Amino acid sequence: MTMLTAAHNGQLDVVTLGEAMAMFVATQTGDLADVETFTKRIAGAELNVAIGLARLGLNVGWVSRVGNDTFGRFTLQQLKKEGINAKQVTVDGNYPTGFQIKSKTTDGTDPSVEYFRKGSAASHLSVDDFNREYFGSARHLHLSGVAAALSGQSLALCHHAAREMRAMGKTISFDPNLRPVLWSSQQVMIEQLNKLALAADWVLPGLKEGQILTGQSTPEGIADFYLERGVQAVIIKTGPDGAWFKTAAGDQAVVAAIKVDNVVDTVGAGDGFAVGTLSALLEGKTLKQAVQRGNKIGSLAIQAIGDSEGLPTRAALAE
Ligand SMILES: O=C(O)C(=O)C[C@H](O)[C@H](O)CO
Repeated sequence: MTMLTAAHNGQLDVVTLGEAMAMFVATQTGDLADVETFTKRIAGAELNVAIGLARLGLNVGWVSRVGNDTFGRFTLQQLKKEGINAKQVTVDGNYPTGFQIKSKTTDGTDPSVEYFRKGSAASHLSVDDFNREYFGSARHLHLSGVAAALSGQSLALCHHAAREMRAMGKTISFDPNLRPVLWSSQQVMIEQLNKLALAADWVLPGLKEGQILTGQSTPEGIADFYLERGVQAVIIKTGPDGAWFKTAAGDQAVVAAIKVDNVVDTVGAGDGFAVGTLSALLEGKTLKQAVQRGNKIGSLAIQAIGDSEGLPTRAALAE
């Protein structure tokens, strides 16, 4: 089994980059305009993955910019609490930390989310935030389509990081995490995200995302689109059914989901899935075992209101 960096000796297991937002989750159902009370949490797809991996004991670096404001301080506190390496998080004096508000649902449907993130500190991430020594100290780079969607310069950082990490022989995972409202057009989103996906070893789209990105309708068609262009494994999340994967060697399997009776909030399921799958792959587990862990952590993520609070510690996962 490949050992993870338990000793935190300056080496990272995983590095990722993205935006943190303060998140206000409605405590009542209905139109957000009518809601009077909210619970404060932290959000951000790549940060959720960083939190989940850190809880499992991996040494994780998260690269970002936050504003010199309350939400920026909140983010830094969360990073400290979770034991995430924040050496490459810059406090930007010019731009604010973003935030979002999220509705409450009780029927298992997706809540609605409203962003206040335009022009945020994190949207000013750029190639200048790529510290070669820092990134190079990690074994693995995890990217998602959210950081890519923040701005042209954040997108350039994602491409640069992928190119450089690949040249350094590191493994790369990519979760498309489509956020159409953040892109100038669907065509640009598809082009750019496919370019990032093709720089990765492991690609983890949801079924609908894969259909949009590849124009293929079936999981196999989506997987083949990426595998024929050099990706090593494509793992497709099929919602309540679980996931399906195919590798470049042609291995494929369906991995059934874990049934959840009490869905509290569906947001964060994909990040939980990425945490399980990536942590297991980096420990040297088989892809099937990794996807089983992905399903398990995805199912835990949807049983809490926050996007990361359902993510388990190593001990909780073992239970
Ligand atoms: O929605 C976004 O853009 C976020 O990054 C916030 C959330 O935490 C994310 O949706 C969960 O994947």
